[in-house]
Amino acid sequence: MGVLEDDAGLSTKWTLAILIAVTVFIWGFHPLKRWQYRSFPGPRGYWVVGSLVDFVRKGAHKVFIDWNAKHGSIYVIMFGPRPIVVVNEPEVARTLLLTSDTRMIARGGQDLLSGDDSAMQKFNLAGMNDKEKHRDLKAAWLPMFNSASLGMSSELLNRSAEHLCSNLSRYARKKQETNIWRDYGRMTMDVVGSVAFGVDLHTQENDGSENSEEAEKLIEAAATLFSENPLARAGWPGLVTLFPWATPIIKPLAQRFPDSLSKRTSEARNKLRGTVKKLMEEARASQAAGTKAEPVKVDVSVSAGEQSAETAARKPRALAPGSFLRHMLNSKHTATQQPFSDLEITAQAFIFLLAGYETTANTLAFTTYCLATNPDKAENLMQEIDRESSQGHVNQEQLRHMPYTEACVKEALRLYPPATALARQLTQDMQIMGHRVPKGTGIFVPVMAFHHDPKIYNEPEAYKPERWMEGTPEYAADKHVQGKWMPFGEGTRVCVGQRLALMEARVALTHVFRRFTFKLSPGQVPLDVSCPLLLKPTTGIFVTPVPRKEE
Ligand code: HEM
Repeated sequence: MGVLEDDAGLSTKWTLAILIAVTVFIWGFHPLKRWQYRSFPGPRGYWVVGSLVDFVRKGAHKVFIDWNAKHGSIYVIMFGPRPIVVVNEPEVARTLLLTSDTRMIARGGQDLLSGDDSAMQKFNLAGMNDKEKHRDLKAAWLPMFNSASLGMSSELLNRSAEHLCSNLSRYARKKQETNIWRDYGRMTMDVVGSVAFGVDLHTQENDGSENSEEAEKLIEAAATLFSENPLARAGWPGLVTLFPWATPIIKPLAQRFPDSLSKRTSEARNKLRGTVKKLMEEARASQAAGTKAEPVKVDVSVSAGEQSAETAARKPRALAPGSFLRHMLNSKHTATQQPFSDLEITAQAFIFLLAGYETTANTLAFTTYCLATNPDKAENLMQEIDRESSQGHVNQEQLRHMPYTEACVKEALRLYPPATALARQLTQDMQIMGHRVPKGTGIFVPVMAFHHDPKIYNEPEAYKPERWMEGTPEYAADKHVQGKWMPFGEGTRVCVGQRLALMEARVALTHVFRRFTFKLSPGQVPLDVSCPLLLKPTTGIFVTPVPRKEE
């Protein structure tokens, strides 16, 4: 009797264990979600993780090109348990972007933020997902990028570009290699300092002084936030992505026992937030005192033997009259006419610093690489520069007469868009290309794949600035469909800094290619790129600047 009862108990336990194992196994394929999106084709994906593994392993710059070829115009991928629809048709994608205004929140990293970090994220223009508040914020940002404001910024952009050239000329004199990606990074951070905060952040000095060491730390912190995809390693963000329902348990654990990447990014965020807050406090204090906010003045005395252009570039700066911080301090909410709070302004300044730094540096580095590998195109560019702006500061009017310079940047942004895909989240059910897509679904628009599509671009892998100039055979050879070029996104969430970025890039290229050509170091072709968050040269772009004329 006793033996029989034991046997029955044992087999019940086994049955239960097998049942649980089978349920967990089936659950790992997310059958309900897959059923809901059954009309869509898409990669099969792995157990629990779905398509995340391929996304992280191949990188967002490559994986969509592969998936698009296999699954066609619209398909679904599984980010763990989360279905995301990929709209692989430029015109349809553009229409969708024009009507949908909510950015998809990347669960992993953002769900784990708390305190000031979380506030910075939620209140900044890019992270704000409340429709009304986003409109209000964007209305406050936009005047910073109209022609009049850009005209004021132009002077600062020219000075930063001159400073970059003085650094490049030092390498040129020594016939020394440099990682031009980092040089451009120092320049774009310099621009953020002057345009956003009206101060000299000293990021281009690189002379071992206290200021320059502090500046290096700032750059390092900004670079850290772009350096790794948090989903690429086994850590807390990955767990939240795979098991979002467990966030309330995971979050306190992640805070108590942070993994190494979380530690580094948290330190980086602290550094950046600290800098932004300090600048904000200084600006607020000087506003309260009724004085102009003064730049952080530090003696940047010129070392003996430097040239006069360098001397001009290294003088302490006057405060930019139209700096973003001052503009925001004077802005008001449209509906209530209340001024923005310190937290709101700090969050905007924080995202300006991040968004304005790496994107533009990568764009300039990629453009320089494209020109160094296509000397005939570099020659065309230099002819235009020599004709339209051979010396001094380049202004908006001159830039208007430099279509080839603009085309060089546009074409580099086509081949290497820093943001390789755009993300949205539907706030209502939608019908897309014959499929019903439920409210709440995440959407990816694979911009980089559009930019390399041979059905749109003739010889898509070739660098041809002429394809952006009407009347040329290269322009005629491409197909002209809306949405085929979207490095800055589209619709209400389009990049607010687009005009500044394009102007900054053209000003920098004008100064740089007026004075130098570039010899690529061995091993640079083909360029090794990766896409942890933004598309970037994996380690950099190594070149030796060669002066065009005797310096
Ligand atoms: C070449 C340089 C740049 C590129 C390629 C770039 C690209 C982008 C892209 C793709 C988006 C998302 C658009 C969308 O979802 O439709 C974006 C948004 C944004 N960018 Fe840029 N960006 C650049 C420079 C800048 C600069 C200099 C700033 C600084 C002012 C900036 C500030 C922002 C902000 C605040 C947003 C969020 C806009 C919103 O949600 O309304 N960007 N950018």
